[in-house]
Amino acid sequence: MTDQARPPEADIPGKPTAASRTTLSHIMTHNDTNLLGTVHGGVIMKLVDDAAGAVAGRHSGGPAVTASMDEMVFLEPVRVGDLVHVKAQVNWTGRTSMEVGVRVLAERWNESTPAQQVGSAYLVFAAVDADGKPRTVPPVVPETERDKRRYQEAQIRRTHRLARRRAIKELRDRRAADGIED
Ligand SMILES: CC(=O)SCCNC(=O)CCNC(=O)[C@H](O)C(C)(C)COP(=O)(O)OP(=O)(O)OC[C@H]1O[C@@H](n2cnc3c(N)ncnc32)[C@H](O)[C@@H]1OP(=O)(O)O
Repeated sequence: MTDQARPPEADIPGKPTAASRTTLSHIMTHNDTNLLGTVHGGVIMKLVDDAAGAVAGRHSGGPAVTASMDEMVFLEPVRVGDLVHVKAQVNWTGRTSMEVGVRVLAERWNESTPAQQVGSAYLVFAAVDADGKPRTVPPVVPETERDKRRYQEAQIRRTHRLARRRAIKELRDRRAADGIED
């Protein structure tokens, strides 16, 4: 996982956030439930990955794979019959990776209330070539103030992901150098 600046040869035209923003909608059925009778978190995570993958593929103009999913939050249970909307957009782009932000909303089948947010997540996708090797992506161009805030917040998460990985690697290297096996 690298954090080098975008090289000049990768200077491909940017794409606005709105160009790839997507909503995936799905009605929950009895096949989606856990032992409590509410919708299984894994079913929601699959929808989140599907919507984020569609956005990443559309933004990067080709295949993209999930590198990580973090801060998956479940705010409220989802029930059978609920109409779930999964809204995804590219928040930030690096050289070959994209952070996709996803919000999950549910319209209750038996209430005429507005759709309620029931979850959210941030995923990092890497655009890949036919050999599965990372390829450069167009920079995302945030347009609205909300998109600009999301871009800045994604940069903070990126910095923390890199710092955490580096700190854990250093700890493991130190322990290995001290001959500690676990
Ligand atoms: C849609 C689907 O269901 S896909 C199926 C599930 N996903 C997969 O099978 C992916 C399996 N993993 C892979 O193929 C590889 O690990 C890859 C392509 C994700 C990364 O390949 P690497 O050889 O590690 O490449 P590299 O270190 O250059 O990383 C590529 C980019 O991904 C980012 N990245 C890699 N791993 C992570 C991670 N764990 N978290 C966040 N970002 C990551 C890097 O920072 C880099 O971004 P940048 O170019 O914008 O700086």
